[in-house]
Amino acid sequence: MNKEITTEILEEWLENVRPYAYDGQVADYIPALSRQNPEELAVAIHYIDGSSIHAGEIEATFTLQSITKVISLALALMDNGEDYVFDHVGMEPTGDPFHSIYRLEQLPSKPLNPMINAGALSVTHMIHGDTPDEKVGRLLSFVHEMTDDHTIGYNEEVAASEFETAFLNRSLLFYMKQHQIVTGSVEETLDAYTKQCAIEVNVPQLARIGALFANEGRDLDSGRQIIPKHFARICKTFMVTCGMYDASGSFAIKVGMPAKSGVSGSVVASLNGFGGIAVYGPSLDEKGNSVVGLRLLELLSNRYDLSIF
Ligand SMILES: NC(=O)CC[C@H](N)C(=O)O
Repeated sequence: MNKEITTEILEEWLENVRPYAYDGQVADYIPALSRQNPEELAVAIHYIDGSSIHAGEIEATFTLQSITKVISLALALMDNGEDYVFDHVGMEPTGDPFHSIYRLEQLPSKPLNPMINAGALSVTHMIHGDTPDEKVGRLLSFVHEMTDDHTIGYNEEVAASEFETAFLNRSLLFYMKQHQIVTGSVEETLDAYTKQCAIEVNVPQLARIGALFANEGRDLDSGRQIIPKHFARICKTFMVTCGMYDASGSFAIKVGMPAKSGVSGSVVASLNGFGGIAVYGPSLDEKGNSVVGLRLLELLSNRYDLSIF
């Protein structure tokens, strides 16, 4: 395990990448996200031995957005098993933007992977629970187990703001309903999905989630298997192939870490034998990834030889 990285180094590097925050823009297609402060930056590393370091505005909370796609996939796999899940959602990267509807029209009409919105919506639909709130409650309990922190909830304002404006995600759901990939109420699945995306954390909590995946699904303190090893591996593989949307290829070359980003400007990376790294910087590039997050992970990867490849 590479533990040469110190708090001082993280602080210094955060200052070095800070100017890049002005190269991007905060997401505004979800109205509540447009109020995020692009100057808020934070980074945390949680090692698999349980120790952690961090720098920046670590108290700042943000919604996980697409990062929850990895968490909901793990729970859907545990609820339904691998065969059922992959009967409904594929395993291939798309190279398209995360909200694209284009590939759904091509046969087979199931979403290509669980990291694009269509796939993630179908995964949320698969999570056991009779009502949206039951599904979200189960997801939150799962996050509580992963972080050993029962205070984590979802941001109601962000969830409502997305629910009111999620016309494209509604279209994806209606299309999938036509093809029996999802059944039942589109509004209820969208309700669960938008609340899931609005789960709110800070970087130390997110880094711990990354570390749990890096620890092959085992709790960092007790060693208890929270996610079966095989399912944790499936999630990390999707992080490599599709975790950074249609920038996953260049990210693999430049950074080389299994990672997942969200439009709130958060990124989590998960490195076997090392731990989890979480970065928050809400200013996004044109693909929807945190500009500062990418820069910082690239610096860390190059300096400390962290690429898995
Ligand atoms: N890329 C993302 O983080 C997208 C998540 C967001 N809730 C959406 O569905 O549009």
